[in-house]
Amino acid sequence: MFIQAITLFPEMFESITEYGVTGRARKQDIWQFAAINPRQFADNKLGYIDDRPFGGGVGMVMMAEPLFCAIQAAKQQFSGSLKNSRVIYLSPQGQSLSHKKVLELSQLDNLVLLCGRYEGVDERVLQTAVDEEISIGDFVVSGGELPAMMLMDAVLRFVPNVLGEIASAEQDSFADGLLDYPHYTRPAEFQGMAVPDILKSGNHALIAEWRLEQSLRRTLTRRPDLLVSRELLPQETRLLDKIRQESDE
Ligand SMILES: NC(=O)c1ccc(NCc2ccccc2)nc1
Repeated sequence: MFIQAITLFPEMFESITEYGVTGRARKQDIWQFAAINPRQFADNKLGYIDDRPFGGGVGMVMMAEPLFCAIQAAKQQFSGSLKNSRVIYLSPQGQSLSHKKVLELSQLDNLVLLCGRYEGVDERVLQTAVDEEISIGDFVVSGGELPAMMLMDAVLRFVPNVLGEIASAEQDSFADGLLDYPHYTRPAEFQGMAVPDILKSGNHALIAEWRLEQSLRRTLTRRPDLLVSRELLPQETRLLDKIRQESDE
């Protein structure tokens, strides 16, 4: 997968291209990255890429021309099949990013992420050169770069070989629509708190059931909304009934 970010701050992306599992995978050429700075497409000597908003109001707006040229430049770099590509604008006005959308994006050959700053970008860029607007949550941060990196990290976990066979994204909590179970490691006792005995039993069937019960219990108490739209397996229904009976007592 070839990911390009259109951004005024290319160096910010080093946190995902140089570190962690995503950094290692990029260094192994499992995925590729390039940043394009729209400032290089500003047609004035001073490199202006933002201007005051028509209609007045606070702040500045990113101008259409430099961004449009940057997106065109990104498209010329596409590898693989041009069809299998998407230009995405990160903004609070976008469609909320979901696990389903992450999976869909992980199948693409090329991804271009437009990162806005200031009050946003000229609407005509969105109308002519952007395929989708995506939000990573109902809050505003000072630029689209961090949301872009959040999206990249979530997507890259589903690109084959990024995580390697040990830890697979399919086992992530949201992969099966439930919250994750609690995790423990050595020492067996910490500040007087022991590790649940079941986890030291070596009985993998019971451990799996305990973990599923913990995931269901957490999901029921912290995010019951996730259970509304999720199909339950017979074992899950049985465990949920057991959990509900406990809380009714
Ligand atoms: N919730 C998000 O995904 C998100 C995306 C970008 C962003 N800040 C940049 C920006 C601000 C206003 C208009 C357009 C872009 N903040 C939050």
